[in-house]
Amino acid sequence: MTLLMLIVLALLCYSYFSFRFLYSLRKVPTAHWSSRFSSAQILWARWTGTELKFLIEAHNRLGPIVLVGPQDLSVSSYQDGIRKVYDTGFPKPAPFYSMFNYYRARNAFTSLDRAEHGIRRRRTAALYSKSALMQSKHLCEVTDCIIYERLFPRLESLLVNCGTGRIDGLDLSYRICVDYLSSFLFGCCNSTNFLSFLPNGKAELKDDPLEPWRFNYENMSCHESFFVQEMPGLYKLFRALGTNLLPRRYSEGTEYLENWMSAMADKADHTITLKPSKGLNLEAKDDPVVYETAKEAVKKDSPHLSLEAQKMQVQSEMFDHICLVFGYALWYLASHPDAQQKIHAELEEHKIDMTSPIHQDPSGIDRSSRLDSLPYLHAVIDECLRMRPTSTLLPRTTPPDRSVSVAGIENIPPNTRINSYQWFVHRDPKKWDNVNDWDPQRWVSIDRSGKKHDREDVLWPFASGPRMCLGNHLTYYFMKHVIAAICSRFVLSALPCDERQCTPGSPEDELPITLVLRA
Ligand code: HEM
Repeated sequence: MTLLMLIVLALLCYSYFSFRFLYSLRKVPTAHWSSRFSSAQILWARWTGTELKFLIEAHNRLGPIVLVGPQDLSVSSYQDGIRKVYDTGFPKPAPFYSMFNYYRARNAFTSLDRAEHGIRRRRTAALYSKSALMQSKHLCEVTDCIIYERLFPRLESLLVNCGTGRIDGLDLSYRICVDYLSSFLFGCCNSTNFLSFLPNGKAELKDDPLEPWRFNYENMSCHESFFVQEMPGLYKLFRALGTNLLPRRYSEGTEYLENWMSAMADKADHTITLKPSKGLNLEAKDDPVVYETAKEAVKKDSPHLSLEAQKMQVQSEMFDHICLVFGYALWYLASHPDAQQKIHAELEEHKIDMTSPIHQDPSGIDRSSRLDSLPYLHAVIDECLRMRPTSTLLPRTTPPDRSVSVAGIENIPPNTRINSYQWFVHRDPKKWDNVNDWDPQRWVSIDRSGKKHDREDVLWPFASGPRMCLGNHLTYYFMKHVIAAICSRFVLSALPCDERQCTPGSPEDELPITLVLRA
């Protein structure tokens, strides 16, 4: 009898709260007729990788906020939607936060609360600030090493050996980005050296160190990670029953990358022991500054963490973001010879020589800040970020302790999931002219005076608020130097390919490019 009463009471409570929920979200149009009662449609779209397409169509039809599941919203307007959700720091759902990060490797369900996240972010945030990057001798030397000791020799050798100078933009992008970022984090002498591998008589394609890295890296973002992110309850249930919905290649990929990071960290530990204070003169490019800073900070504020956990203070997502964006940047430039010519002319006009390393150019002392002030180069990068931002979900939930209003809807209940895509802001024809044309000139001629808080045509590739990308200034620094260097030495041309054959940002895209030496 007591059990029956408890069941009835539970059902009454459930109906009451469900009703309150449905009632407060009743004004939000539904993306699909079933969305008010079931998440089946959106889960199917997420599983099949068609969510972005489905939501673009739903927003076009229904406006800036749509219900995609009983407790799941999508917003597309910037000022009264995205800014409210992201800038004010709505929390991120637990499985999303931890799936691909190395803060706590191997524990997919651990979430960081806001305070803990803040502590971790602050450990290295100062090193990524614009002023720190601009003044960093370490970064300047790393940049020179990557461009002049690895990239240029690779491209020149490709021209000599292969004649045609044919490259895949995405492959080159992986090589540059992973070498560059691992050098920045652990020092050049401890980094990967994917750029220097060239198949020749002795070294065959199968010896290419990038191949196993990419294979394992891509396995980590396998299709089945959907279960951990979207259906954590089901995933846990299957685990309890002895079945892992994640394939073996996921754990193998994770293990591979953890060992890879760990090996670089071990080498960096050794380098730290050789630093000048210990008697050896270390070149700035070899100094594992970021790793050492993170390590010291962890020692101080989390002495309970194992050394292994301390080593995992490096995120992997950044490789994904920057590699894809940079790959497309090369592709867009190759498709627009006029843009390459304008960059070259801008460099010449400002007398910035990018054909040789900084120590060979006495006037190049402040090269980074001079490069940073070039409007057309900046516009090229803005336009690449507008056209090809990442296409990953950026989910948040409304605060657990209060209702909120977003995109004109009042009283959205606590713990409601809300998501947006950069694509909604960057590719909305109501916000931009010729939205699908790659046109850096739009950033040069845009008039942004006095309208900051009304504009919908903003650039939002790095998200915003307390969880905004830490690497945004590094991305500009990196892209400006590498693009300027490539345009001053080579001319790129795009070979025909169906660039939209894959979902946006898919690593399966092939971006074939040829290059010749600039006359
Ligand atoms: C084109 C390049 C990049 C793009 C488009 C990009 C984009 C993003 C986005 C959208 C987020 C927010 C994710 C979310 O809130 O769910 C993020 C977070 C992050 N990014 Fe990037 N990123 C790029 C490059 C980098 C680089 C080069 C680094 C570092 C070396 C980096 C480090 C991070 C970190 C540490 C976070 C997590 C911040 C936090 O949770 O506090 N990113 N990135």
